[in-house]
Amino acid sequence: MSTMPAPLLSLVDVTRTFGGVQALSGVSLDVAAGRITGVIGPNGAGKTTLFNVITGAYTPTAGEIYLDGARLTGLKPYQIARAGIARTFQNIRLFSSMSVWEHLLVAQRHDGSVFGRLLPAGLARSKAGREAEKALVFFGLEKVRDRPARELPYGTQRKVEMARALTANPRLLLLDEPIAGMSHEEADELRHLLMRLRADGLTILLIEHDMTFVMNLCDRIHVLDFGRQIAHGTPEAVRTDPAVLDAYLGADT
Ligand SMILES: Nc1ncnc2c1ncn2[C@@H]1O[C@H](COP(=O)(O)OP(=O)(O)OP(=O)(O)O)[C@@H](O)[C@H]1O
Repeated sequence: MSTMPAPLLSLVDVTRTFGGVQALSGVSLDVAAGRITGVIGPNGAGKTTLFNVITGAYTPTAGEIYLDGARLTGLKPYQIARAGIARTFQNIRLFSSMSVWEHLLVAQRHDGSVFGRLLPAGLARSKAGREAEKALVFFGLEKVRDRPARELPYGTQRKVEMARALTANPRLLLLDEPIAGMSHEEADELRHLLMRLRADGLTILLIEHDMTFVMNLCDRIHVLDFGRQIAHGTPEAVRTDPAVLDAYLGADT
């Protein structure tokens, strides 16, 4: 893939400090539309902070973030979600007593839009039901549909989180360590599901520690170290980049 499509998401010179710590330091990157982009880096490199500034959980100390040319910087998390960015978390966030099916229904915007309010309740519900059904089938969760999500194996819980994020019909899906806790088989199955989502046009930005997974899936990879971007490019280019090899030497990842 030599030419990349126009960016859906752009970060321009984004910095985020916490007291004296530069969690992100002048990071500029583009996330191409319809592609899978990976973010890697040793522990504490700033990966989660990157997601947190994109979703509005943290405001950048400096710099700008754009989604399809529209400025996101300074918007509230719910506004950014509404603009079309959905995410999953490194630590699974599911509700203890809710079933898989309920998780998929509640994630959807019962939004304050005039049209939403004007729709008859049954119609609104059936649209949410259809989205939930699609996500359920796509992730192969039909059999556990009515089980409390927290009782399911870790790998399945991760799928529930991704299915939930997708019911919001995002333009950009952010995945924070999507295969953490998954078996090799589950990870490989997920890799294929993410490739199908890409083929369907979804744009994905993911953080992942598993190098084989990242290298086999991502179209482009950005490498952070101590809050700075030290390399970016194709998996092949990044794999052999001396700065990347240096950053990982002695790191525990
Ligand atoms: N809310 C916060 N308050 C203070 N410091 C923070 C906060 N969030 C992140 N940091 C600091 O910013 C730096 C980057 O952290 P971040 O969690 O983004 O790294 P990471 O690459 O996601 O690490 P890991 O792979 O371990 O999850 C770290 O030094 C961290 O301690």
